[in-house]
Amino acid sequence: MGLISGTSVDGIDVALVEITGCQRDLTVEFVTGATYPYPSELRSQILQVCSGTPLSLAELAQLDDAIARTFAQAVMTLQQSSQPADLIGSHGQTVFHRPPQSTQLGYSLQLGRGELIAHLTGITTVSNFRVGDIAAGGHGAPLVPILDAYLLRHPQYHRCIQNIGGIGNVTYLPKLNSTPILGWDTGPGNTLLDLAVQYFSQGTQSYDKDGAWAATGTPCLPLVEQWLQQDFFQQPPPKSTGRELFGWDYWQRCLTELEPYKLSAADVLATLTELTAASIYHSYCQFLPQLPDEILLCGGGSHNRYLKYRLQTLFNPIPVFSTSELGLNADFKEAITFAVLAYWRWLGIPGNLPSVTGAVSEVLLGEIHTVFTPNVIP
Ligand SMILES: Nc1ncnc2c1ncn2[C@@H]1O[C@H](COP(=O)(O)OP(=O)(O)OP(=O)(O)O)[C@@H](O)[C@H]1O
Ligand SMILES: CC(=O)N[C@H]1[C@@H]2OC[C@@H](O2)[C@@H](O)[C@@H]1O[C@H](C)C(=O)O
Repeated sequence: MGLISGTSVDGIDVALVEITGCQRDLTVEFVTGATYPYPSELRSQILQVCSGTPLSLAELAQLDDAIARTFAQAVMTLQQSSQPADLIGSHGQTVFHRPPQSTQLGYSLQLGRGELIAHLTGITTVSNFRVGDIAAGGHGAPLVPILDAYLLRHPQYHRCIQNIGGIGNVTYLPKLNSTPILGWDTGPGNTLLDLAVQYFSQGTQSYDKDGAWAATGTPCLPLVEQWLQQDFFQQPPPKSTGRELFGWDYWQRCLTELEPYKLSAADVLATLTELTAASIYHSYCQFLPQLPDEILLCGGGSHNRYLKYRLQTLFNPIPVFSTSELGLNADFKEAITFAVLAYWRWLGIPGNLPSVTGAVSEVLLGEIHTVFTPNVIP
């Protein structure tokens, strides 16, 4: 079973999978999955911590345990209608991510401690996947590209797999036997859009369903061009980012910079959607050896029809479709990855892709928490 709550902090994705084989012969069958929203108070607390609100060490421990309990509850709820899992891989909730710099290792903190999930569910749990890669000088992100490499590589076509979650990230899969697999965070996915929707709807809506609101607006292209000049977009891979850069403070700066243009709410949403689409397009043009033959979308943003239309227009004539159309569930791919990474950790197989994260070598990812004192939630 794989578990994650991503940078949108919308809820816990749980995927139950059946795995056979190992690496080249790996097969992953998606059995079932569900997303369990966070209780609203816990979600607000996480979002506050992500935007820099200080908390004491006792409060940090309490938050870590509250998240672990919510994750464990998600496992137990899914298991009421499915067979029990042999192993859990839990990513947890990222609350802070600092990419490495020339003389400084990166730092990435995921809460929802694995030992408590193991204790509460009675199932061996692997957690804390990013630190192994970070210790080897890598970004510790993105980690999903290795699953894309085993499950989605094509013998004749160069493919890009584009996740559009809170943050966007790409995996470049050159056709078999050609140049290395690449991957990096492309910038904002839905974080800024979600913040804008909450602002304009006075908290009554949390996201722009299907992109319907943005689709009625017109993007302000000079602003998008201006925002794309930012260092992060110019920086070559390996690179990673998070809500620290594309979160609340960034949205507040957007509001200030939008002010002179006197745009409608729909125009602002179209402009932020364009930033996501254009940042993806420009990063492919800047950093890939060549544009791909196909682009496969995944993550919640793959359901945003207006965003998909903008990507199709920018990349025309390259086809843009969803990983679900190739049989890999676009909503649960991240959760599925952490189930596979846990399995590899259990078998002693490295889980990082140094050509993506920038680590100096392949390493084992994750810490294994066995069950000493089971206390299964009723
Ligand atoms: N039907 C839809 N139309 C438009 N946007 C959608 C739709 N469904 C989901 N989303 C967007 O997708 C977001 C959630 O995506 P997802 O669950 O992939 O993100 P995440 O996993 O939290 O982030 P990350 O991949 O950065 O860790 C929502 O916040 C929302 O903005
Ligand atoms: C530090 C962190 O949690 N990063 C996330 C985030 O969300 C998307 C993108 O930024 C990606 O790099 C990563 O998550 C996925 C699961 C990954 O590691 O591939």
